[in-house]
Amino acid sequence: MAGEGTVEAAGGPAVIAGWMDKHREMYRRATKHPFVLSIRGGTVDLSSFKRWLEQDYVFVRGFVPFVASVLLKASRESDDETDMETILGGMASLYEELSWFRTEAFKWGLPLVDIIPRRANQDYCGFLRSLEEPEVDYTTTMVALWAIETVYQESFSLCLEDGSKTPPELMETCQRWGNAGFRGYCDSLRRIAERRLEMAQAGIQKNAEAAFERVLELEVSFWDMSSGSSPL
Ligand SMILES: Cc1ncc(CO)c(N)n1
Repeated sequence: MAGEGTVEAAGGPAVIAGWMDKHREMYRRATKHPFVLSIRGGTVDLSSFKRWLEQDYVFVRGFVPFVASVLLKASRESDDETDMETILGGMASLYEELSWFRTEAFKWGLPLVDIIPRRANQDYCGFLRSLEEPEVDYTTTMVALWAIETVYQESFSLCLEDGSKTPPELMETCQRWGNAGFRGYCDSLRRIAERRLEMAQAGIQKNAEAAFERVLELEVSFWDMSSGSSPL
């Protein structure tokens, strides 16, 4: 897996690389969803895109308190004080992201008020809230944070590849998550998650793997909801 940032730990193969292999089918469904491929192919239904934009604004508003909870756990539980800066940098970008959503929605004629979260969005935000509980360990929440960001990074960078036919009016959206800086942020999150997993007990590794799988499922449902292939 050249270029994938795979590292061999002293005690055996890297944990995350092992999961990526084990859950590759689900990972593919989350990162190469038909909705994303329709953006890449230039055939995207714009009403689906607008639905995604509105719903994702609501999601990001729910995501901010989750990231804050990861920051709080980092400050209390991390063995490496630089984790805080990485997470804080992510939070700062989210501040800017919320205003980007409002500007982008305005361009599409969407008011972004009183948006009713659809079922898949409610489920996802509920999962995030469950991870905010103090009993959930830092390592598990870091894995979830890394997975959530990485699915978007991989998905939208596909739409920027050579040969993609992404409509010009969607390029800014794709660049938001597909750019090299965001890729670097995801790589940093992966390094933190991997470091924590390698020092974690088996029980924590199990919980973290379950969180990884759950994120992939929720991402697939979120894309399904956006493309209109799921009820409400
Ligand atoms: C559903 C979803 N997953 C991940 C991200 C990345 O921040 C997002 N904005 N929305």
